[in-house]
Amino acid sequence: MLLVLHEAAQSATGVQLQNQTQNRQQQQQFLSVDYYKRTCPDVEKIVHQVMVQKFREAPVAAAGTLRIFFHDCMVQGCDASVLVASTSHNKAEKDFDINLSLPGDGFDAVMRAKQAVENRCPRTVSCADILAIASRDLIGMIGGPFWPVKKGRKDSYTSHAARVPGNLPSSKNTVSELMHLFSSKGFTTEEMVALAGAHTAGFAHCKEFNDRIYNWKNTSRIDPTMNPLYAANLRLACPRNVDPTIVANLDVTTSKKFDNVYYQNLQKGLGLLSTDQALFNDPRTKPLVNRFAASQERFFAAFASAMQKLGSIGVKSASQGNIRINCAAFNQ
Ligand code: HEM
Ligand SMILES: [Ca+2]
Ligand SMILES: [Ca+2]
Repeated sequence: MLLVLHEAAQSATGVQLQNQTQNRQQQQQFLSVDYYKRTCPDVEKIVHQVMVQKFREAPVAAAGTLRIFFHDCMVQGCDASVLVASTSHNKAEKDFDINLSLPGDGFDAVMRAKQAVENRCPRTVSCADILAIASRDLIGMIGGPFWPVKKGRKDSYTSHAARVPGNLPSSKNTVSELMHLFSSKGFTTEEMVALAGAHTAGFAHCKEFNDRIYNWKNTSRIDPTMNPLYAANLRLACPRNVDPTIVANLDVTTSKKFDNVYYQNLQKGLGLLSTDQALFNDPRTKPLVNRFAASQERFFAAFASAMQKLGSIGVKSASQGNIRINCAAFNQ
């Protein structure tokens, strides 16, 4: 009787959150920083070398790879499901609408690192782990913080475009929707705001923010939370009916540098996506934006810790996944 009462007293979300915390703790148990100590001791060095080379050729790979990692972990966990190519029998995650803009340079960075690792330690290191290391290294190259990457993730046996919807944020979301999504993955509001700081680098296609500069709330006005001069410049960069490949920097001030300027921009109405700007305009997230805008140190600490949490979502054990030889295809 007591037990029944106790259970009834717990809200459904409370129970869910508790289960998620337990799952994550279990998942983290088999991840460790020195997972490949005996089987591939140089894995981090090998991946790093490839990233140095890739970054030299294509610095845009830094932001691109981070976004791929985020999109991997949010859908079915950090299991390299996002790297799988579609076949005639299966439409993979990569070909779901929101993932079509994931950049080729990010995928190429991971594929090249995987090749280099396979040459030294065949069939040993998962694509999911390589993606986690690559993202961390590239962020470092554009000035971001360092964090230790725990390893031991297995690669997924599945990747379905139909599993993507509902698991990734969209530039059309409200702050409440974002908070709901991120908390469903185990993140606090502070962690969500810290992760959104990833938009300190990289770019977005015009269609992601065009309604803010041409058609705010279906009027012909400009989003009033946007700095008017910034809006005017964005109109020049993104004319109506523009070539769909045109992009604008997510951080209008320092798009090539991983820093806290993203948050300082939000304070001035210089957020590109409506979701970025909304973090400053919503009273639940505004104090966090102000905190990170005031201290890059606090932003870096929060970002590094949230990235480690991101890297532990839905991690698969040996019975739930394997080591893919080619990250883009399941083993035969
Ligand atoms: C808070 C909710 C978020 C929303 C609504 C969102 C949405 C978007 C959108 C629409 C783009 C532009 C894509 C394009 O047009 O090509 C983008 C780019 C990007 N996002 Fe997010 N994102 C969010 C959170 C995150 C998080 C948590 C991370 C990583 C930790 C992240 C990393 C990136 C990066 C690095 C880019 C630039 C990619 C590039 O330059 O190739 N985003 N995001
Ligand atoms: Ca995944
Ligand atoms: Ca920046």
